[in-house]
Amino acid sequence: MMYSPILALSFRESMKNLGMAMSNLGRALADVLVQNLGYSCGNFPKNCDEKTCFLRLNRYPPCPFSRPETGAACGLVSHTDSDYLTILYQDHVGGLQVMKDSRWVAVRPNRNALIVNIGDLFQAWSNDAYKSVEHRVITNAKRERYSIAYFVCPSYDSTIGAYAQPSRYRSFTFGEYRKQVQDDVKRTGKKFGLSRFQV
Ligand SMILES: O=C(O)CCC(=O)C(=O)O
Ligand SMILES: [Fe+2]
Repeated sequence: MMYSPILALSFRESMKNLGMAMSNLGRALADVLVQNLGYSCGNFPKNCDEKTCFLRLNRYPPCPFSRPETGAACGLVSHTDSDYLTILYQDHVGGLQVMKDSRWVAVRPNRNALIVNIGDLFQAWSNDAYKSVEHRVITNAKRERYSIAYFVCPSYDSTIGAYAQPSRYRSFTFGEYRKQVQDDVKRTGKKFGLSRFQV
């Protein structure tokens, strides 16, 4: 496709608006989840804003070797998100699966719905009251797939403490967490996530 400055400008504007809408939604959802634990909204960590949260646009090309029954081939391997919350939009193709009761369950595509996943930081903050969901994406044999994910994250120097004591996790910064995850993946090919920070 030829580069068009007009298109690029409207894309930038759309992404900016989407980011802002997602940011407001993320805050509202976090408030509901915090209140559900019997706490007032002000208790949710503050350092999450438009400078620290981000959008990711995912494209999954078709893969003729795709076998959803067996989990082959993964467009995105099984993982949990290293954030507080993820707000996700998937297109009509499908392929997102979440782990429920030790089984992979397909998330039916719905163009009018957003999917909200708890991430590792909310699990730590809530002392395991909320669980970070394991998920993966299976590619489609014939069709390409798109998704948009908005990650609610704090700044790297933010301390992730539990809302109530005693905490099941030692206190750590988001930067420390990211680094540990990256080091583990580089060394072993696996993410150990919160298990590294359990007390
Ligand atoms: O593409 C999807 O549906 C999921 C994306 C995802 O899990 C991620 O970007 O972390
Ligand atoms: Fe994810």
